[in-house]
Amino acid sequence: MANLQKSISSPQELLRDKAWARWTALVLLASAMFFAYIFVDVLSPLQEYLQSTKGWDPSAYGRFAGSETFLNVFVFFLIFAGIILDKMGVRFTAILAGAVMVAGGFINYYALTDSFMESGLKNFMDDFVNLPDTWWNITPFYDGMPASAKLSAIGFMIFGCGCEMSGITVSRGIVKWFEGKEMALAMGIEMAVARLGVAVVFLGSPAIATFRDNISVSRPIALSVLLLLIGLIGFIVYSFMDKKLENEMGSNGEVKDDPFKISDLKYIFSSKVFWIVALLCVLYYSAIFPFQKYANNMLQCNLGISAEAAGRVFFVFPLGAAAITPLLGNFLDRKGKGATMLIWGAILMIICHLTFAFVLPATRSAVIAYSAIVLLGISFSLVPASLWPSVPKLVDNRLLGSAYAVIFWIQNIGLYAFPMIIGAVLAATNPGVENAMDYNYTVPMLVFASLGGLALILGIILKALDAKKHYGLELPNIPSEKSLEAEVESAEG
Ligand SMILES: NCCCC[C@H](NC(=O)[C@@H](N)CC(=O)O)C(=O)O
Repeated sequence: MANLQKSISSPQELLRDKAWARWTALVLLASAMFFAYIFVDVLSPLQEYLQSTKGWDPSAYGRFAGSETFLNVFVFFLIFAGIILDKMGVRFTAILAGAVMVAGGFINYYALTDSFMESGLKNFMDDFVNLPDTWWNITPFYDGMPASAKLSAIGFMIFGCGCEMSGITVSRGIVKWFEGKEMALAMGIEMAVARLGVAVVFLGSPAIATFRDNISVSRPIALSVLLLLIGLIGFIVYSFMDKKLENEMGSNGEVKDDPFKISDLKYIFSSKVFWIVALLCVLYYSAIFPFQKYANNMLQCNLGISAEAAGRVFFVFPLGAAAITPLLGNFLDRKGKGATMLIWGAILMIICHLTFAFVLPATRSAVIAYSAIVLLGISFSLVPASLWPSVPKLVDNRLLGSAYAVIFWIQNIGLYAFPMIIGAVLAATNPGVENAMDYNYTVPMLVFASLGGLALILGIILKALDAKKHYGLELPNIPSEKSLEAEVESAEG
């Protein structure tokens, strides 16, 4: 079977045809994403300590948290990142992205140190961008925001550029090494490893911050900057493998594509199926990542439990998704059914958010909460495991970096807007509520469920379009022995 595949795809064995080589490439790429996702959430469980030691109120914390996507969305950094990726290739972009993450991470770390508090830069930051804290101020800064939060936001927005650039580069890199092989499994493993990073942080970050009862928010972030540095070294090591593969591909006559031109972006923007996938992505992810920011408090309010206890309930979400995503990736590689998986992912998400909206407040049952979280974890495996490996079936390889970047950019708009929209809806539907344990989350959860409803409609349209235009979304990534034999027979005439 392996020989048959080789005889069709390439006359000479390439580095990526060796299992050890392509899985080593994946380890290097996935480790960098693991460290990146650790950094993304390293401060998320420390909101209380940021308030008590650095004076960050919920407003300052919210602005800091939103800053990650700011440059990507409003300065179009992600679009430039896609163009850089298609023009300069995976290894250059990976190293650049890794270096940008380290630089942003270091600034974020410095902002939380005592040396910054005693520096002249702190005074400068106090005078820097002092717009009022109102709805029309979409910057991550406002008048009276602590200087440490302002500089942290600058660091986090720079980190966010590197992180999203890494995200698209890693996807492109996986396609390069795994196309025609275990591509969805590899993407599933990469995402599972990233989810583990989130799970690790929710347990590890508070433990490190309170080590020996000496509270320090800069301690966990220092450690995670160190991890980002290891991720950058991983990207550098990867680049040697990438170079070797590319040399082989060149000498083998495998890469004969026309070089990428910026004007080619019109092929992406004019593709109906691309827009369906991009909109499905923004709708689905807007009901997941922004939900993550409110999930703990929603569980507290509905179950009457502490933040720590709610965290332990929610912890099963990234963990479950990490366990299931590679299995579903493997299923997609061998059996296909990508569009169907997207539809089921949206259906499960609607059921879960409706449960949080109506059933949980009525029953206050921990069993129901756990069941819904587990179901949401399955949904969060079905959609990512099928969405990202489907993109190469819809877009020319040469445009793939830009295509991933445009999808990420559209997705980032949702990730920027929905935490704010949900916050506003929560405030509007709970007038006069002062205790953070007393919020009614029914309407915000209905907003998330509606996003799932729209994603479901797009999933159905996508499946119908696939049946009509034969994009292959329902087909496996690894060709079956039968189809290879048929191909050989037809090639032999
Ligand atoms: N190689 C990564 C594929 C995408 C994984 C996906 N991440 C995103 O969509 C990010 N843009 C999200 C973010 O901004 O944090 C995921 O499922 O995690």
